[in-house]
This record gives sequence, C-alpha cells and structure tokens, in this order.
Amino acid sequence: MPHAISVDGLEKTYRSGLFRPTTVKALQGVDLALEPGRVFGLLGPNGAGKTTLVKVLLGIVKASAGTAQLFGTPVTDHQARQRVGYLPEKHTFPELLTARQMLDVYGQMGRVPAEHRATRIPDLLDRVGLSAQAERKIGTFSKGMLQRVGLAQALMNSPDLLFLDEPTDGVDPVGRRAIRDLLVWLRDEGTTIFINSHLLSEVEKVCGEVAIMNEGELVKQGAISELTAVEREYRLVCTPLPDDLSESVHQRLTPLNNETAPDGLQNWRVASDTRADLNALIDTLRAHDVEIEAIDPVRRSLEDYFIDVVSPPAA
Ligand SMILES: Nc1ncnc2c1ncn2[C@@H]1O[C@H](COP(=O)(O)OP(=O)(O)OP(=O)(O)O)[C@@H](O)[C@H]1O
Repeated sequence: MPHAISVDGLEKTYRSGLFRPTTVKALQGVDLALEPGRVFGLLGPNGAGKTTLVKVLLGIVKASAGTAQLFGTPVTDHQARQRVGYLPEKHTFPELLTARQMLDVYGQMGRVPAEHRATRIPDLLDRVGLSAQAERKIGTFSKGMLQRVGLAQALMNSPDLLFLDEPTDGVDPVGRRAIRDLLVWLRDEGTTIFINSHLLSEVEKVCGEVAIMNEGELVKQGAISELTAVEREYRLVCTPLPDDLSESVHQRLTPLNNETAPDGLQNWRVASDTRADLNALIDTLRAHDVEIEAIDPVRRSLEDYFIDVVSPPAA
C-alpha cells in the first residue's frame, strides 16, 4: 500500500522583486513518509515553511526540486487531489448562503452526486454540531462556527486524506472537543489527517506523530510519546521510603510534590543510566518493603520540547 504522503528532497525557492530580486528558500530538502490512517501534526515557528509544504502537496505551489506524492500519485497530477479534503487557515465562504447551501455548492464543485449530498450534508452538520444552524446564513456565524462548517466543507467528498490548517483556531473548548472527537472518528474510519497548528496542546491531544519544521527543514519527527520522553528519567510512585535506605539510594531520588499526595503515596524522580541500574534500585526498595504503585518515563510537554528544538542555543 503506498504512503498517504511521500515527499523526497523537496525544495521551494520563492523569487520576488524585479529590480532587486530576492530569494527565500522556504523548503530546503524535505523528506517525509506518512502511513495511511495516521493523524500527523506539522509544527514550526512562523515562516518555517509549513504552509508552503501544504501548498506543494495540494498542487497550489510548484516545487523547485524534489518529488511529492499522495497515495502514490505525483501531486502535479490532478488525480492526486481527488482523495483530498482541505480546510485552509484563511477561508472565506459565501456569506449570503446558508450552511446547507454552502455545503451543497462545495459538494457540487467536488462532483459529489446529488443523492450523496442530500444525506451527507445533514450528517456532517450533525457531526460538527451545527444541525440547528443548517438554515442560517454563513455571514452570521461566529469564528468557531465558521471553523466547524469549514471542516464539514473539507469532508464533503469523503476524503482519504484531510489537510487542516489551524482547525481549532478561535473555537471555544466545547467546539474544540467536538472537532477532536470528529477527528478521532475519522481516524478510526481510516482517514489520514495532516494538521498544521500552533496550538500545541491541541496537537498533543489528537496527533499520534509530529514533525517539527524550522527554516525549511524537518528537524525532528516521530511519535509524540517518544519525542517527549526524557531519556533515562522516571517518575516513581511508591509507599513512603524507610529511614534506613543508604545515602547512595537517596541521592538518586528527587522528591516530586510529596507533601500533596493525599493517599500517603510518594512521588519521586529517578535518574537511571541503564535498565539494570533501574531494576537494581527497585530491588533495593522492595527489599525494604517499599511497595511500587507505578513507574513511568518522565515526559516533557510538547510545548517544552518544541521550544527546545526551535530556540537557537544561548550564545
Ligand atoms: N509567495 C511568496 N513569495 C515570497 N516569499 C514567500 C511566499 N510565501 C511564503 N514566503 C516566504 O517563505 C517562507 C516560508 O513561509 P510559509 O508561509 O511557508 O511559513 P509558515 O511556516 O507557514 O509560517 P506561518 O506559521 O507564519 O504561517 C517565509 O520566509 C515566507 O516569507
């Protein structure tokens, strides 16, 4: 089965100015392979090249070098876009149309047959929580409602691959939850979802894997759980430590909010260079009748990780 997205050595250089031409290297050799059925988040600071990458994938912008394919079809071939839905960041929908009429127009443009539109429009409006607003004019919609009707628009042609640019921007927490639930449902149905967003906490909740783009390059890529794990540090939850533990054991344990644990359990941060070392420590604790409730890798937030990756090192 081909990758949903496959990008190899992609470059894009913008040239502007007639008398004093300037060039901007927006993409500088991007490689990406995305399995179908994944929810993928593309992160990066302003100007990193995220929108350019999406535009190349959608055939809106022509790459300067490299190749890009959607489901094995080159993005330069219009067939590649037949299986794609897109919610742009700055969308403007016809304000005088009602939500239902707007979806009908976009469905027609996407060559969705009339009988499919008749069932799909109420279904999608229901899924994005806008059934009661079906006959309301788009011009009267709030920003959050516009995002939700935009998402319904992107889904009109039942895409296998969905591109979303800042999908939850301006949406209140209830609407965000509705969008998140919808994305999870789509993923479970097998849709590949590509999200471009600055809202890292949202990305963290819905994306399985992310890539961080900086200055036109993908500098990090992987599962969020792997990227945010702090190497060889663990959080240990256990019954109170006895006083007769050796100094060397104590030195490896840093207390974490122990005064706030209402159940009498204690939280410790454990640094351990090897697995054997960690297991030896646990053996020592168990030999002192300490009961282990949990031991997990310490994780940073995606935001902390992101800032570490994109911030230039201090001079
Ligand atoms: N049409 C264009 N002509 C010239 N330069 C452009 C054009 N579009 C984008 N750029 C430049 O290319 C670089 C990448 O821009 P791009 O919009 O892809 O970044 P981005 O990561 O999407 O940023 P943001 O998060 O701010 O939307 C920037 O330096 C931008 O100024």
